[in-house]
Amino acid sequence: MASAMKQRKKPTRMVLADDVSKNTKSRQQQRDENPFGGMNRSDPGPRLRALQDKTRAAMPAEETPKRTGKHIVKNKDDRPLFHALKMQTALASLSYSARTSLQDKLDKIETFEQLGIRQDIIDALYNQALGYLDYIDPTPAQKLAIPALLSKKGEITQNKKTGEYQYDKFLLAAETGSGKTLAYLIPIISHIKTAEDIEKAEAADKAQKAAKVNDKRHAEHIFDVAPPKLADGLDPDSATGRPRAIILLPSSELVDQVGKVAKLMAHKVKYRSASISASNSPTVIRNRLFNPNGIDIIVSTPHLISSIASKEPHILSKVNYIVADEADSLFDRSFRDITLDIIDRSASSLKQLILCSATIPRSLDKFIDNRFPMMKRLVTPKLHSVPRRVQLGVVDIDKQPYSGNRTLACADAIWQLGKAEHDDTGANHTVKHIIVFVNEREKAEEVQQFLVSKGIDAVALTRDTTEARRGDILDSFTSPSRVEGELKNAKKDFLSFDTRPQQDTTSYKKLANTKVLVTTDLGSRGIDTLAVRHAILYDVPHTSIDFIHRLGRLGRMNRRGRGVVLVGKNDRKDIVREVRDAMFRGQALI
Ligand SMILES: Nc1ncnc2c1ncn2[C@@H]1O[C@H](COP(=O)(O)OP(=O)(O)OP(=O)(O)O)[C@@H](O)[C@H]1O
Repeated sequence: MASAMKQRKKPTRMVLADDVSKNTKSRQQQRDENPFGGMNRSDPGPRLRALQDKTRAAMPAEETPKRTGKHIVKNKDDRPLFHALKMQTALASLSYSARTSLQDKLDKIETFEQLGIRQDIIDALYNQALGYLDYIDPTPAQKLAIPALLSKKGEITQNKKTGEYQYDKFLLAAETGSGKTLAYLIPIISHIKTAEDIEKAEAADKAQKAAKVNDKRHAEHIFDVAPPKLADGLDPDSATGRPRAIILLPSSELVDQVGKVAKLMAHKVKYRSASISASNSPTVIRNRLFNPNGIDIIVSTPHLISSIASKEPHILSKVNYIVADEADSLFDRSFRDITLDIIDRSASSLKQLILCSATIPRSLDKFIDNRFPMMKRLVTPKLHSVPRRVQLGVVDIDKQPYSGNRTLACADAIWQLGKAEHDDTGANHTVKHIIVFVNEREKAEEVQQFLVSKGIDAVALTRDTTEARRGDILDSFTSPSRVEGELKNAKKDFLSFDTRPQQDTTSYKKLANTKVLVTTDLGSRGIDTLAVRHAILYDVPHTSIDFIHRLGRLGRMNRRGRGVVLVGKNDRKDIVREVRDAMFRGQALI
């Protein structure tokens, strides 16, 4: 016992190596060679410095995380909340204190009548555009944008020094599904109608004066010479082929969607609107644009407008308003030059340029600062957040029974969603619409075919799908008439994401009452997927921007929605966790 205690108390001795004194390398050299040598140092040392320089040189200028713009406030509250997300494509950050004070102001507005809109337009809103709803109040995007766009009459002026035309410029940035289309359309219609009223009064006045002159001439028997005909036979005041407003969108599907809203409003307010895109035949395009009764609003893509304008430049001669909807797409590399060309060519008559977007990536932020420094930013408090009533579930594809088979996990999630009971047992069984988002277009077809083999009614929508087919496919996921019943019964929202173990799916041959759309980014931008309550993120999106747009197809206008993201061992689970945290707290993904 005594010897054991002794042994325990025996101090351990450190023995130095025999050659300890022989090390001739300096401390600095030893550090540089050590793999952990770069830690806790203010100077990275030559080896790491060279590596940093190399990385910086390889980074494109646009990605350099340099912050620009007056609106970016760098106080304590505005530090990025999410570290993993920050490492992805960053979104321009916005002050939280500014968001709160703006929210307070917007809360004081309750009705469309308070926004200074003409009564005939309010009637069209209640009876046509939103006629399917029992109770309508303006959204934050509308409360913010409508008075701002209405108050600016927009006088065309020219800078004496540079010769540049000056017009009012706005950026309307608001969360997905927040009614941005009506937020810019209502003021444009209002301006057009007001200008029409003024022109009518002026024309009546002119006609009255002309009649007086005629009467006088008649009385004095003066021979009246007919006015000379214009070379092209067109009256310079004619509205044929000379729209007052052009709404630009990046795809034919979005052109159709916005064109329908513009048409709905026109039933009541009486103005001429048309949508033209590559999905229309040349004859249809010509008939719509060159309607002898004139055209007030044209909705189209930049490529089509630009190609028509190259042959018929006068189509841009009377444009007072240009909207670039989905501005982050219209000012990315593939569209930027062509969009700017249309704006520049319309500048001599332009009164307002309105950029509209659900996200402001840094590249757009920087571009606006450089190209349109005087642009007024109308930014809603909830910008960059996922709609409040959308929940995000996570499925680990590495667990049993999937064993890393992502497509199998996807099919199983769809079966579970499709078979889930309605919350409201009294509701009629309505078809469930589910969107599956993949990162690569090649994958869309492959996933769709697998789903079909598992008894799921699935279609794929990518850039390879023909224009005509795209319209048909999207119709059942967007058409308000098909979901009218659901909208009327907003409280009888049937969504139930039943996480209890389901019956063995293999015993079902076909999954009834469920329609699935497998798509890429193409289906995530701007498409008003009113009929969709579930979205599956087959791949973890590359950026927070993609998260916002994809989950933004759900929860439109405060409706409930459920997203499911599939994660595997090679996916960034930290990013998914941060997105979920942000959604839970109702915060922006910045
Ligand atoms: N004030 C309102 N009250 C209720 N519903 C509205 C209101 N304004 C618009 N809506 C409806 O909300 C839906 C979404 O509108 P819209 O497509 O304009 O959203 P968005 O903000 O452009 O979305 P995204 O950013 O995804 O393109 C549409 O079906 C529209 O009819």
